[in-house]
Order: sequence, then structure tokens, then C-alpha cells
Amino acid sequence: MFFASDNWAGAHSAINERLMNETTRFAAAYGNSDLDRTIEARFNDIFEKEVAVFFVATGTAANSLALANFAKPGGVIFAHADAHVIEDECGAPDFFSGMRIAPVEGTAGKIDPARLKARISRFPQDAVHHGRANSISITQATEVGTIYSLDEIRAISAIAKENGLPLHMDGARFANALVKLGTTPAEMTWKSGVDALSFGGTKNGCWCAEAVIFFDPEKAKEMPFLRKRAAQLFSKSRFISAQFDAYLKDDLWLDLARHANSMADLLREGLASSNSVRLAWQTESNEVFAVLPIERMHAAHAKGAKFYDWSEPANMAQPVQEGEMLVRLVTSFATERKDVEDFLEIVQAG
Ligand SMILES: Cc1ncc(COP(=O)(O)O)c(C=O)c1O
Ligand SMILES: C[C@@H](O)[C@H](N)C(=O)O
Repeated sequence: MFFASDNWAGAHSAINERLMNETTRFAAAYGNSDLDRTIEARFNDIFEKEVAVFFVATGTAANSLALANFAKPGGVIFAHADAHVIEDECGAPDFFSGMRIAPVEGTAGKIDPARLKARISRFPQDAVHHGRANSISITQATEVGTIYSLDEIRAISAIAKENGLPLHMDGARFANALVKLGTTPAEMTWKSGVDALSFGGTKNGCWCAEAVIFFDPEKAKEMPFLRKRAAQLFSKSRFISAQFDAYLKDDLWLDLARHANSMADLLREGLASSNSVRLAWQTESNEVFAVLPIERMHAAHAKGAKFYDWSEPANMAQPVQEGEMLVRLVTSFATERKDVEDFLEIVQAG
């Protein structure tokens, strides 16, 4: 019963086999192998246009370097107040971009367009003291398990375009959002106004595979130097390509995300129908937030369930009561139906 994070999951067997196969041969290093070129071209197919692709080691690196690519002195990045780039990356985006991030409020973990507009207006391009608006970052799926609809992405990108700001998408869980919306990678990104994407594979079955994708290659000319200076250029880049080769083949990545989401659906249904536990808020991705009686939480931990308690957001519809605990439950490609059923049986008992 591993629900702490999809970062705890292993790697899918097809990806492991492809990686092992790649390790048996020589090939050009530093992104210059035939396989690197093949996979870069595969991303053109997936996004239905020519894109610039840069492999990096972590989602934090992807976010930090994507934002650094657009950086200017005194620049201000706008992200949701609970965004990973603010809360969980140890200042890496600020460090690598030399800019700062202004938090923007919004319900359900999503930037509110009106608040974004108001925030941007405080950072005009001549604000040498206060700082000038530089870029916007949204997370899809969000840190609280919600998903921007295409219209919501387009509302944010319209504001970005009005102000001449690039829009970045933190897609650490891109596949989970994509299959939930039932749309295409192109529609959920550049066709809705996204300029740069952190394309995450690690949380969805890869061993270590993250990519920064720019939808106008002309705007990514500095990226090779930013990546190398950040020590993010893999010498054996083909081992990242090999993972993506298997990940993207025959839509494996979409099947893995669908499974993770379906296990979260099972969890949500069980929690919602219970008398003793409840959903903290409605989520749509592979992340579920629940309120448990503390004794049920301890019982689950005692039986080996792995999950974190979570800090209560300010605007919870039904606040956590004395004797209760808010917890985060994350499913993955490797979550089994029995894991969910066993967990629900424990927390609903008593
Ligand atoms: C929404 C989100 N973005 C980015 C990251 C960063 O990924 P990493 O931990 O690989 O740096 C994470 C980590 O799980 C995440 O949850
Ligand atoms: C840091 C923690 O939030 C990590 N990004 C996760 O999703 O598990």
C-alpha cells in the first residue's frame, strides 16, 4: 500500500528492458547519438510540430531551466501560491533564473486569471526597483490533484500574450492530466498558448526521464548553454532517450497514466462513500487528499501503508476537526487494485 508519492514507484518493465538493451552498445555521447535524434523527432510527432527538446535529470531541473531560458534581470515569474516551483524546489528556479517568483492565489490549486492580471499590473516593464513581469508558470496536473481545463489554460495564456509573457507548464504529471482531459498533447500545450513544457516521465514509469520542450525552437537558443552550466547535460544521453523510446512506444505512457488515474478513481469512490473518512476536496488526477480519524491513520500505518499527512490549506470547505488528519494519497502505474481495497478496508473499519 504505497501512496506516499508516485516518486516511490519503480520503473515499468518495458522501459527497463529497453534501457538494458541500450547499455550493451557504444554510441555518441552528450546527445549526439542516432537514438537521441530519433527520440527528439518523436517529440515532433507527438506535439504535431517541430519542437526543441532538452533532457534533464529532474522535474526541478526542467522547471528551473525552462524559466531560466526566458530570464531577464529583475524579472518576476508568476505561479500559484502552492506551486512546486515555490514550495518544493529549494529556490532552484530563482537560483537558475536569477529572478523571483510572485505567488498568485486561486482556488483548487489553479491560478485565478483576475488575480493574475492584478499581480502582473504591479510589475511594469520599467519597474527597475520593484521588478518587471517576465513569465507565468502553471502546473498540469496541479500540486493538489486538480487539472486545468483547456479553457482555463487559454484564459491564462491570453493574459500572458496580452502582456508579452511566455507561459511555462510544469508537466511533472502531464500524462495524468492529458488522459483525464482526453485531449491531445498539442491541444493541451502550444495550441492553447503554452510556450515551454516540463515533460515528466519519471513519476509515470521511467527510471529517470525528464525533458524541457520549447514549442518555438527559435526561443530556445540559449538552452544548450543553460543546461550544461547547470550540470544537466547527460554524457550518456541515449539512456534517457532509451527510456523515452519505450515510454512513448505504442502509447505506453498514456496507458500507465490511465491506470494510475483509475486507481485514484477507485480510492476517491471508496472514500466518498464512507461514513468515517472523507475527501478533503475533489481531485481529478492520481493524487487524492483525504481526512481520516487519527486512529485510522495509525492503523493504516501499522499495517504497512505508506503515505504523508498534509498541511491543511486555508480555504478547506470542511476544516479538519480535532482527532482527524489530512493525508495525501498518490497512486501510480504500479498501484494495484488490492492496494486500494486493503487501504479502504483499514481506514473505514471501526
Ligand atoms: C508538481 C511537481 N513538479 C515538479 C516536481 C519536481 O520533480 P523532482 O522531484 O524530480 O525534481 C514534482 C516532484 O514530484 C512535482 O510534484
Ligand atoms: C516534493 C514532493 O511534493 C514531490 N514533488 C512529490 O510529489 O512527491
